[in-house]
Amino acid sequence: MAMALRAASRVLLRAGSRLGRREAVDGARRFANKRVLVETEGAAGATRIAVMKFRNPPVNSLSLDFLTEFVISLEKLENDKSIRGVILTSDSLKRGNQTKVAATEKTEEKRATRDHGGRLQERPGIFSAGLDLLEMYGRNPAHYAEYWKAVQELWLRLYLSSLTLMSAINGASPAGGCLLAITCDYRIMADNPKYTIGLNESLLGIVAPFWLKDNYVNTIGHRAAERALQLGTLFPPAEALKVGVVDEVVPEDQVHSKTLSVMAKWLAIPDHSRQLTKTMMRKATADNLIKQREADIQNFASFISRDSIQKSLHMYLEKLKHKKG
Ligand SMILES: CC/C=C\C/C=C\CCC/C=C/CC(=O)SCCNC(=O)CCNC(=O)[C@H](O)C(C)(C)COP(=O)(O)OP(=O)(O)OC[C@H]1O[C@@H](n2cnc3c(N)ncnc32)[C@H](O)[C@@H]1OP(=O)(O)O
Repeated sequence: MAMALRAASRVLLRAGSRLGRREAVDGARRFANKRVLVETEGAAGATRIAVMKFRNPPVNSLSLDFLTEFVISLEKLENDKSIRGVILTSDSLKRGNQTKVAATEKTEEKRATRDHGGRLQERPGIFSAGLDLLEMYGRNPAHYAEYWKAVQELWLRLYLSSLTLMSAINGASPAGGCLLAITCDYRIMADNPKYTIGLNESLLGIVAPFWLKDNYVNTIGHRAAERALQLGTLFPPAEALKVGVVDEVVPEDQVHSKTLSVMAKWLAIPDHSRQLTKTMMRKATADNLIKQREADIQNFASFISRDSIQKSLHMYLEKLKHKKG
């Protein structure tokens, strides 16, 4: 009987919610949009933690669709009173039997790495490749404005989230990938020298927006941010720890367990005092964008539409396409 009830409840849950699939798996719960998988841990009625896993192949770039799904998922978690902590991480795993399809093939599907069954795969070892360059290249100003609004929205939601946010950085984390991480309250990075993190916009011939710069300054201090932003420094884990972009570096196979144990310590603090403190520390930075959001959108749309900027992006995309290894 109990088995039948459990089976029936699985069927009902799998029937789907308005926003995406929802499943019950061994006491844990999960819901998924196409590009973000959310798994919650902890017993019903008790404090629970959610793990948001990015799965936007091939490199978890922040496309408009991904940003939209991310915000929807985060909002759902904010509205769930049993959830107090959220871990951001990549679903990208080392998988065998992958074939990278020809670089000359242009569509999103074709750009992705696929397994031998033709299914899309994440490239391994990538937390997020940052903003989707194809959303900022060769489009029209209205698209740039829509895209930038979505980027701002995600940053504001994360930066001001009342939840305890942690990032478990299990791969490369350039630019917008670093943005996701530095909005969090705590960052733990895998100790793999192939993974780097930082704001490398200047290398692409573009400029980080003032609010991202402010977030960086608040994280690593003015002088370090000034230097790292101009040079577009991507820090390997040991250096990222030294400069303060991340709070801890641990062996790759311990990133998840370590993040869970740090989360437990943070959740021992009363929510109201921690949240008020967080707001006190962050509100002025966020307000600075809120009061000039529209101007920032217009600035972005006109900056990114410039021929010289489009040319820089084109060259960078070509460089990525033709790079070796
Ligand atoms: C006045 C001022 C007003 C406003 C401010 C103005 C402008 C501000 C805009 C500033 C904000 C920018 C923030 C950003 O996030 S910009 C994006 C920066 N990202 C990067 O530089 C990362 C680039 N990618 C990489 O370094 C590597 O791809 C990576 C290390 C992530 C993975 O390497 P790997 O070898 O595993 O894969 P690749 O073969 O390189 O990539 C696979 C395919 O994916 C494509 N790709 C990679 N990154 C992106 C991306 N960010 N967007 C879209 N597509 C991406 C790559 O080209 C490959 O494609 P194919 O060759 O297979 O076609």
